Amino acid sequence: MAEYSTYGSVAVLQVNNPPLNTFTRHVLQALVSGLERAQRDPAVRSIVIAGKGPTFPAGADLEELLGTAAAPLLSNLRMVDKHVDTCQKPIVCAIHGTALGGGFELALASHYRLAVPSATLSLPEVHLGMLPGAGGTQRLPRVVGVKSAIQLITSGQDIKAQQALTLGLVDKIVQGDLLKEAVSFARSVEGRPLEDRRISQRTVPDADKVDEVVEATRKTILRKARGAIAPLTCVQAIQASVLPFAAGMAREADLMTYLMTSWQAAAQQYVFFSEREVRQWSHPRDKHINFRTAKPTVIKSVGVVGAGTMGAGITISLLQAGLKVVLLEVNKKQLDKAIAVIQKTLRQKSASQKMSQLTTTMDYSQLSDVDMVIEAVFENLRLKKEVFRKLDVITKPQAVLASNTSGLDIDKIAAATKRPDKVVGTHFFSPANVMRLLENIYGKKTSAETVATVMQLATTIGKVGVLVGNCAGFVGNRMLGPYRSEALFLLEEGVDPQDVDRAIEEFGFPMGPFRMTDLAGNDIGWRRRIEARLTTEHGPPPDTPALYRRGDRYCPLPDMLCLQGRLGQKTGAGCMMLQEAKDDLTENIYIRFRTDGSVFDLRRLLAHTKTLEELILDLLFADDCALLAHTEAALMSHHAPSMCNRYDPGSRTALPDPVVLQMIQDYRQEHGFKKRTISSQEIVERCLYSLINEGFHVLDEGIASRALDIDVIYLFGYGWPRHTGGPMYYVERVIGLEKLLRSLETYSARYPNHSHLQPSPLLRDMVAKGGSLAALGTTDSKL
Ligand SMILES: CCCCCCC[C@H](O)CC(=O)SCCNC(=O)CCNC(=O)[C@H](O)C(C)(C)COP(=O)([O-])OP(=O)([O-])OC[C@H]1O[C@@H](n2cnc3c(N)ncnc32)[C@H](O)[C@@H]1OP(=O)([O-])[O-]
Repeated sequence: MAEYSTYGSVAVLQVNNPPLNTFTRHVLQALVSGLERAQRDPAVRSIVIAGKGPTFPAGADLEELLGTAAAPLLSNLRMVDKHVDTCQKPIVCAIHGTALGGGFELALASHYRLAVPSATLSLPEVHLGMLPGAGGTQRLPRVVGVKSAIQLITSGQDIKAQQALTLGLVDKIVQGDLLKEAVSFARSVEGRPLEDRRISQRTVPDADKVDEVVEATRKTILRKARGAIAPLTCVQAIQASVLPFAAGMAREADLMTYLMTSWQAAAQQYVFFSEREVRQWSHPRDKHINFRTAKPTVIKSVGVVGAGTMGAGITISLLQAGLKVVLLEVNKKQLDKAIAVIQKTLRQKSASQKMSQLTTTMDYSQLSDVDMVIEAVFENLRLKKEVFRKLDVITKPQAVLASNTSGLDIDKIAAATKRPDKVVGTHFFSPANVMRLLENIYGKKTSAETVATVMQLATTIGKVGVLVGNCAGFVGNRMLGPYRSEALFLLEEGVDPQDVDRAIEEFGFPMGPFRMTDLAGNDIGWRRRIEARLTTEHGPPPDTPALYRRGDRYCPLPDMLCLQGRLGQKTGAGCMMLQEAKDDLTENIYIRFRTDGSVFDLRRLLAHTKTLEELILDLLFADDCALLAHTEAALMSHHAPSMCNRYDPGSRTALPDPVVLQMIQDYRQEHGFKKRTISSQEIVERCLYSLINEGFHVLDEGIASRALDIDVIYLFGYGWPRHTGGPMYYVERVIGLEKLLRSLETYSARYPNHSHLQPSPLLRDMVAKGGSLAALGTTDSKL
């Protein structure tokens, strides 16, 4: 647990609790015993604390901290802290790997800190809804000042060894053998006075400015926290660091107790474990096929078909993970742009050597030898089937063929091949090299081995892979459908787009539904609706009632926006208007290519491009192109679509556009909707409860096997606020299933033709029988 040895006058305590050397109560007890022994032994004049194996302690053991062993764990943690801080012999911490949370706090309580260059330190408790409660909020500001401490603790960010040295958090970077160096360092400081080495005895360098600093950062923290209580509570604790140390520690303990007993901490800890638990997948339809029984194929090389935004992002992810990639694109210009983007991104990440792993081609035969192909062409079933037909002929028979689709039928794509068992969906989220979620979709014939292969791929490339079944929109986009519909119905009844967005953003989402579609592109959903024959490129299908499709209520407002060319941020036109937007920006959008300075009118370009989607993707992707407002635009105003939201080039700040508000008002009048005042609570409930209700359908149909799979999809792919634990956790633990059912009953009685408000049979059943979502399909849950 903590191995004791001596090297002459130096006692070495090595924490040995593999794999992360986390602090359990027994480890801490062993540390206390070791420290007492070293203090008692007159031959020992200094002490080194280190981690055995791959890392310095990564903090308190969460299973103990969050379980029944919390009290003895905390009491032992305090005992270690006291022993270290008051020890009359110098204590040197030798840091390698990751010194996190309580591990880093132990190091801060010690007198000296040495680290290897690759070491990382951090106080990540805020991500678990807690604060660094073993003196972290009191000692860190005494070294780096209140301002930096607020930044480091409220972000929980990693501090690399070199940065730690600059900040004064470590005393020396050790290049050679850490333990050997630490022993000789300890020997060199024996007998020196320790008072100025005790961080607890120092004063905070910017103590006189604490209120000023807190005031200045509060607004930013509030904005970033989006309803999470931990960041602001961390600030309160840091504020107390200007008090005498004992008083500050007492304040830290009180605030830690407050956080630890909050529902948000429980939610964030659930997220931590769920992120890891999704790796322990099992097939929703056959539990015998799971992460233990199914063996993945080894993937060393991947072909990516399509070098648009998604294809380039996927390629970057694969290269960063050290895989060989063959990127295929039939359009030379597009391919060149992709190469430039990939090069630039990898260079920014100082990973230019990874470019040598990339082959680019316009020739399908180059894919003959890859282990797997990820197709990332336009979201068009016909096109995807054509690509798969080709891939089936060209690639080796054992190669896995994956489609990056956001909702098309995997079985139909698989049917275009003679190897449906090797066909699977891999739904990446944009930007694919940044977003952590990978929604993996199995088809009727996808083999266990293929499923295991894409789940393994997710881990290899640092994504959170979630296995789901095949249905329109899969899990994420399918659940988003009712949410968007309800947001639109709210517009009909009287709220404006910005009211809906504000209510959802106050709940904790980074973006409300309208700003989100503006960002993603209003035309994406429009194309999908056209393909599903819910609308056409010219307006509603003939002989169709304006507000109904196939018996369901339908709001045509987004189609109307698209018909008027209001496609979202990428065209500078969306659902809200920018503060900085000049009047003439409303008229036209111009594109200037940085390479030769040539300027094009976007709408003229559109006229010469096969599809709008192609052009948009092309432009979005273009490294050498900038959208800009042009005063001459006014000259061509007769071409210009009026915009729903307007976005200044380079800015994302949106303001309501009077043109759109007028359009909505006219629409209400035309269809006899009476405007009424709608509360934020109703907005949030109707949008989110309809989304969650769809989640129950998804579980009922076996599209997702566990509620936590849905939560992880929403947390990592859709910006669901982390401190609420995800949609299914939130509704079960915070709202209550019964309350959800009653609310849905009320709303569905009021809106009988909004089918997504009809409570799902599974929800009814669970409320009737007192069932629990956590128990559904979950066998290994740690919570
Ligand atoms: C008055 C009150 C006073 C309170 C005092 C509080 C003191 C202190 O401030 C509290 C803390 O230290 S809070 C703690 C602060 N520390 C943190 O928050 C550290 C959180 N951990 C991490 O950031 C990452 O896990 C690492 C970077 C450590 C490793 O990353 P990686 O190499 O990619 O590996 P991986 O896949 O991530 O994990 C592998 C396995 O380890 C498991 N596990 C992990 N940490 C655990 C823990 N602490 N414990 C137990 N288990 C932990 C993880 O679940 C997984 O299990 P599975 O069964 O295999 O699925």
